Amino acid sequence: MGETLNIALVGLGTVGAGVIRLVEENAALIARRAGKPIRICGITARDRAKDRGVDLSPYEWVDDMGEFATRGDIDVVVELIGGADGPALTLAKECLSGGKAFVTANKAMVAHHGLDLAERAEKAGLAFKYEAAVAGGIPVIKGLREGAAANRLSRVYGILNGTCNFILSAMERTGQDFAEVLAEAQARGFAEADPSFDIDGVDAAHKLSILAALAFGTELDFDGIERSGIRKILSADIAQAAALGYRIRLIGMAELDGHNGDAQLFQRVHPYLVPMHHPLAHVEGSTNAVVAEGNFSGRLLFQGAGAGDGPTASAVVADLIDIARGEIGPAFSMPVRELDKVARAETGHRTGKCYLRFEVADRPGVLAEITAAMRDAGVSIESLIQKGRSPDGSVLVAMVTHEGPESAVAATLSALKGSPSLHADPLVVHILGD
Ligand SMILES: NC(=O)C1=CN([C@@H]2O[C@H](COP(=O)(O)OP(=O)(O)OC[C@H]3O[C@@H](n4cnc5c(N)ncnc54)[C@H](O)[C@@H]3O)[C@@H](O)[C@H]2O)C=CC1
Ligand SMILES: N[C@@H](CC=O)C(=O)O
Ligand code: NA
Repeated sequence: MGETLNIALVGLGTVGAGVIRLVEENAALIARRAGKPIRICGITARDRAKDRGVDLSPYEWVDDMGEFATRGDIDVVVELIGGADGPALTLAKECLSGGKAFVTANKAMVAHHGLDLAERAEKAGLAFKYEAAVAGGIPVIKGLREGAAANRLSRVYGILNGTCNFILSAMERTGQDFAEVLAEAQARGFAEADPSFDIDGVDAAHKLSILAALAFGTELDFDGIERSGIRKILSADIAQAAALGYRIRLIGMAELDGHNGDAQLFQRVHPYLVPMHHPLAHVEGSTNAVVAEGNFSGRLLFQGAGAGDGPTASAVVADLIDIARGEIGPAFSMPVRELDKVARAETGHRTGKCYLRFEVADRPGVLAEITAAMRDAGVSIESLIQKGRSPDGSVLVAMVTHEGPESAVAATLSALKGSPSLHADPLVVHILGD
């Protein structure tokens, strides 16, 4: 590495254009903090002619991104195209074998191939960094890998998807259903290229798998995540939750139960009812927040902008500054060979409170049928609201259960399955404990 940190930018969309603006606008400050200027030596994207609101004329355009992996004048390749596999992964592998440090915002790729890429980087003595991949501008990767490194962390959870949080907050404010507010989230540049990744909880699951690996020193296990998104949440659920003292948020939750040989990893991305007194209930719009519980640090809360050009660019350039300073470090909390491989927790043994919502026929005896199924399974009701209708005119019955085994709620639902009184599958939303 010479007098400047020479970078190549691959992908010039929301984040790529943000990185160019940031590197240009804060050039002097970055050079002082990094110990050398950051110089953009090459750029590429799909469409050269597209207007991105930034002047690309000072930068050399190449048509073949693979060229950056071998060019002698490049120190770091920054990948901002996305996608777990395909060109992003090919580029990452080529760069790490071609002697280039690699920076990415691509959580899908890190969740699926992060260990392989980290191992390649370790063998080559190169940096592989991905601060922008989780919770955008919030320095949570650094916070867990470095700031909380001395702790045994037992739980990490939070609001990890800006698009869903934006949608849920807008539904809360306006009473609109989710499809109506999705377009606005897309227009603001938060949503993934395929927005079902956001809405169905896939993006949050990518991020959760990365956080869990960092927090617990375990191997990534994306496939072990129990996942559901926000498609089934009606604005009536949000209103009923509010009447019961809660807000609905899409939460990624990971816990490591037990230690050493018998440890089990629990990972879930679901909508949760969050009690109003909990800080996550007040996280609005595209803001993200991550809570980590350490045995010496206590509860840590990281909060800030989780998506968008400026915040995400801020995280990308922070990684570049680290590299300019010579910080290579392991990509996870320790070298890949040291990470624990742990069993998946069996969710049947978990306990908690939950919100249940049924769309039912408007006729006598329906409520009795539901409560009888709950009684038989041993689920007891803390509160119940029968108010509001679904878009097709069914009556909505919502209830909050007392603390109890999740398996009892599952037994209730299977007893009711196929009942002609129910017009749709019931909605189950877990309630976030303290
Ligand atoms: N937009 C956001 O708020 C955040 C995005 N990210 C991640 O950052 C990455 C980029 O996201 P955005 O900038 O939002 O995407 P975008 O869709 O706005 O931009 C993608 C860019 O990559 C280029 N590209 C795609 N495929 C290509 C290919 N095969 N060859 C050459 N260029 C190609 C496109 O031309 C475009 O310039 C993704 O991995 C995304 O998940 C991470 C955090 C926040
Ligand atoms: N689509 C993502 C972008 C940032 O990671 C989100 O909405 O959070
Ligand atoms: Na981050």
